[in-house]
Amino acid sequence: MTHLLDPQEMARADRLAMEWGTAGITLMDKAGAAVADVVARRPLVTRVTILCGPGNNGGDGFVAARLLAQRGFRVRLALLGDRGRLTGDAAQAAERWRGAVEDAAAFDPEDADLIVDALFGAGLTRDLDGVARAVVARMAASGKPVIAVDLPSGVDGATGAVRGVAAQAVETVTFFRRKPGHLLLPGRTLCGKLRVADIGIPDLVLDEIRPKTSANEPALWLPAFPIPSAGGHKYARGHAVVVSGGRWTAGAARLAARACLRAGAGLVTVGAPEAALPMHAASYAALMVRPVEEASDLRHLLEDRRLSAIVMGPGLGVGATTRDLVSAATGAGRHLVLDADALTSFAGDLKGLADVVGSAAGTVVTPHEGEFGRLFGDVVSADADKLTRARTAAQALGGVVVLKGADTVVAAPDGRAAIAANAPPYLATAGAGDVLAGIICGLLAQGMPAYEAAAAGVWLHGEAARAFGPGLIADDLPEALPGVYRKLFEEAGAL
Ligand SMILES: NC(=O)C1=CN([C@@H]2O[C@H](COP(=O)(O)OP(=O)(O)OC[C@H]3O[C@@H](n4cnc5c(N)ncnc54)[C@H](O)[C@@H]3O)[C@@H](O)[C@H]2O)[C@@H](O)CC1
Ligand SMILES: Nc1ncnc2c1ncn2[C@@H]1O[C@H](COP(=O)(O)OP(=O)(O)O)[C@@H](O)[C@H]1O
Ligand SMILES: [K+]
Repeated sequence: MTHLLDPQEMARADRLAMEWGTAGITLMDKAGAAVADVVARRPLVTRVTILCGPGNNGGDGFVAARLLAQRGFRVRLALLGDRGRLTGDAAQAAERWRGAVEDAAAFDPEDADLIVDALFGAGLTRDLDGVARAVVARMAASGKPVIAVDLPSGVDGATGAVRGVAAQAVETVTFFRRKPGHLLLPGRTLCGKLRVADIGIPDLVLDEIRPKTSANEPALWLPAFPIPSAGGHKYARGHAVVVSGGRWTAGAARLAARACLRAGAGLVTVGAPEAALPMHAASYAALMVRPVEEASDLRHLLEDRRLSAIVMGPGLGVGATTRDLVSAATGAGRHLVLDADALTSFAGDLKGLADVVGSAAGTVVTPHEGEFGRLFGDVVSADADKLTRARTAAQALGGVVVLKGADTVVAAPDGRAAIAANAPPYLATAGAGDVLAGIICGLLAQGMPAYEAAAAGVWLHGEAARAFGPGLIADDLPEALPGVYRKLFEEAGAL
């Protein structure tokens, strides 16, 4: 159930269901019934105004209107556009509505306890303007609870962007599967509580559509997750290396190293300049420390082929030394996590980075928006949506891209992408990114493939923040991981 369908894929799911024998009006009846059920469960509602658009989203609204009127609600229905121009299933649904059809242009929100927003869904093709925009703006300003059908009208289902205007919903009812716009911001916020209704589309349509976008949830990556087994030993759980900056910036590597251990790496070695070694040696007894000042030191350390996953960038410094360290870390069988200064050191030189990481077994880069712009600005349009930007970047790099933020997107070069919706706002705190890089490295060290490790890392990071709660600082995140693991392993039946 982690698949997300963009509007074209959803239209294809509808078409396939119909080709395989389910009438369109049957799908619409179930969609409208699901909306009516959600409205009927709201407290203190007797007067419902349903705003219907000119397409099938409006058709769902007509069905919901009929069912709610049958259940005793006082329903007013207002249509945007001309009733005579309704076609197909929507025209059929409108015919069965026996009440008045008012003009949406003149709708007065004051008469309603609740508004159903059935103006536009998957068929939104351009920014709202004119009467449509005015109607949505009036609904948005009314302060009345809004139940959105499929999507808050004006939210783009593929991107989560607001096209012109959209009204905040208290609940949104979508059909069959969620859409990227339900998880990407600001769409996610505007949806309120999201419900997914089964309208009779068979799951088998997904075998035809083969969607490549997913919600970042355990079902996506749990089959590849390195749950420790009875026969395991610490070498089977991998040996990770964290490359540290100097004495005054070593805290970032320390956070990454702690996260790497807590994520389950069997051994973690910190490679640090002499001046920072005592601090690392004293920080956690479980860590090993080795002197690494420059690329030749790292090459020497990595002669031990068991050191298979390396994280670098946090607190490392920007410049030629860091670039050389990145080059020294690549090689057959190596897994790399590059963050922060390791990315900024390649600003404006994506090709240079792509050439360097081309030889690694799996590379994950974890830029925030600023680092992303510096690295991918030449190949990715800043105007494109977050999913497209992350995907384009992953292809250009030949590695997995984690584009961070409140709706972090993980994208692989083959087009797969996952959107996370579990990160709380208080995760935005100094050093949180260092912890994320460390968690991903810890998972790579245990043999998890790069895309799955990146996605799992992002999800675990968000869950750890939620488990700790408000007041969180980055140091708390690794310490919250064991609780998250306990729950995850219990749910997977492994504890
Ligand atoms: N049989 C099906 O295909 C089903 C569709 N369903 C519903 O149908 C919806 C999709 O229906 P449609 O594809 O008809 O699309 P919509 O009903 O979302 O919108 C399409 C209509 O809006 C107009 N429009 C688009 N952008 C506009 C803008 N910016 N300003 C003014 N008018 C604009 C289009 O010209 C068209 O008339 C889904 O969101 C869902 O609610 C459900 O009933 C389930 C079954
Ligand atoms: N508004 C937000 N809500 C939830 N998570 C956020 C938000 N803003 C940022 N984050 C997350 O916080 C972390 C910050 O990382 P980063 O920007 O690298 O900071 P730092 O360099 O201080 O560690 C990332 O995992 C990012 O996805
Ligand atoms: K809608």
